[in-house]
Amino acid sequence: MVSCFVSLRLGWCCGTLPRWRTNVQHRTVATWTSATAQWGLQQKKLAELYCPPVSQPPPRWGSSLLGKRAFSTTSASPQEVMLTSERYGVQRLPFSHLSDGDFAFFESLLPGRVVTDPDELRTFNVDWLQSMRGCSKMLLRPQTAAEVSEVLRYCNQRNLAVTPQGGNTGLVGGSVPVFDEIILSTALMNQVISFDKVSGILVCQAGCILESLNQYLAELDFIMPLDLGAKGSCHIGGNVATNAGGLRLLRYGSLRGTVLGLEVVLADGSLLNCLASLRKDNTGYDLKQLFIGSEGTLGVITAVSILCPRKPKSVNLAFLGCQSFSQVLGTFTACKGMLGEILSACEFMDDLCMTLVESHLTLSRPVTGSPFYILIETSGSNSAHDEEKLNHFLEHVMASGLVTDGTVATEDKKIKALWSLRERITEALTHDGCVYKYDLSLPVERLYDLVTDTRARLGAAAKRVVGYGHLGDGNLHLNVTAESDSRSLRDAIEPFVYEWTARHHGSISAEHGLGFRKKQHIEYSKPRGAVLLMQQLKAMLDTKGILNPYKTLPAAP
Ligand SMILES: O=C(O)CC[C@@H](O)C(=O)O
Ligand SMILES: [Zn+2]
Repeated sequence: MVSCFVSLRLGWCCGTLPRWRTNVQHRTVATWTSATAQWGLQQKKLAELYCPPVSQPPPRWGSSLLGKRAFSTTSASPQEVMLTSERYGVQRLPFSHLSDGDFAFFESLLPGRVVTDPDELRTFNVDWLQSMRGCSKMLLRPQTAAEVSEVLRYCNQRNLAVTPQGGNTGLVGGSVPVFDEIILSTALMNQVISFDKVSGILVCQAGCILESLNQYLAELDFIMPLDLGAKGSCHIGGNVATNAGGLRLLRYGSLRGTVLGLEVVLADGSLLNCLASLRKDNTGYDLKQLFIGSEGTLGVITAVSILCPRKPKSVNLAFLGCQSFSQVLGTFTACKGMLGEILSACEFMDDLCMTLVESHLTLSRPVTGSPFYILIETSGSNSAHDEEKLNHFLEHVMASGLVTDGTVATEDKKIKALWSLRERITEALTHDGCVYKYDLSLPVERLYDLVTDTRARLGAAAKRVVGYGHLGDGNLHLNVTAESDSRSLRDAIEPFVYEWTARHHGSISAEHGLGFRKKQHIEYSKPRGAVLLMQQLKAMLDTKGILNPYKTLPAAP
């Protein structure tokens, strides 16, 4: 068995797994690590968690350079991005316009925390993809739920629209205003309220940055149950509001399970305290679920109670090459069966994705020559046991021809370097031109057919059609790039992709939400009756419709 897999030319090994060391491909660790500095980290110390800078840095979905402007990833500067209202021909709803009296009120409520300078407002008005731009004239930076409550009570009385904003890393235009909505930033609500080492329950304010929380927990031997590429900028409140999925969902489940409680301010300013820290609570309706994934349209999340797992003692990450998507599926099936309880992530990406990270970000992949790559992570408490299991699995997939090449990392630095090949695809895509993004849930065995069909349909009209995603969750990220935005290309992609997805009983938004971009397409994934009920709930909780208008749901009939 072992000799068989050596002859199959194993890639280099980053770690200590014995058999995989018998590789023939010697790649120096220096070359590898220098090209793959981890991105998205703000490297914030806990001190900064409590004392953040006054002006929020631009959101990052992939910059490894501290201080680098996110907006340098494409050629447009924030002021050049076309106004959303013009691009999509949206009519402003009859909300009030800000008056001098409003400015005076907010200045007295939040002294020094009201931003009205047009230059400072620019980055908050534009989404991370730089394809949507609002024209808000005011950004508010409350520090407490009581302040959020005062803000919303006033806005509701005055009929002023509000867009809640966390790290502004969303990909569907949900966190930026469409017109002149007041931006309500959670950036200064960044306190850890409590952490219970026995239960693993963390209670924190909504503006805590995901990466900072993870660093805080790591010192206590715990981790966040959620991890995603935007971790260096995204806020936990935004993660919950969008029901973000990410890389650890396979192991720890969705936020609908790990979030135990929420504190939410409703549109009229009333404070809903459902910040329970209980694993079990069967008293009445589970109201927190209404706000998870509601994208700030039903209330503003101000604090989160979340169950955090122990930090695994042993982590291994395998990067494997497969010759076909059916081999990818075979490898996935094998890893679920053979790695069982230690399997913590299973991601796939096609060759084009790797070409993009190599050419645009100068990262290098450890193995080449395969049309598909899989990342399989194990996390456990006993390295000898985990390595033995992983070795058996690797022997099996190599011997059966499911995998033709691979490498394994066991050291933290090398694991991060390998992960960045996957995490930075989003960033690499923005360097490739105009990007059309689709985030689909599909039966896993049909996942890549959509990429193949889209590629065939678009032909030379697209620059690249790439597929990658959370294989273990049946979640495909289909991305199409083109030299420039074109109506005819968009029309060729939509509704084709949505119809294809609906035909296969999938979802047109697996984890990114609907925001502004996808809200008109909700009926591909939800029956009309369900959409109607959602609209009724929205009307009941936000009678004047001031919370994140123009998002998530199509206008009520
Ligand atoms: O950019 C995308 O399409 C996906 C972003 C994110 O959900 C990921 O999994 O990397
Ligand atoms: Zn994703």
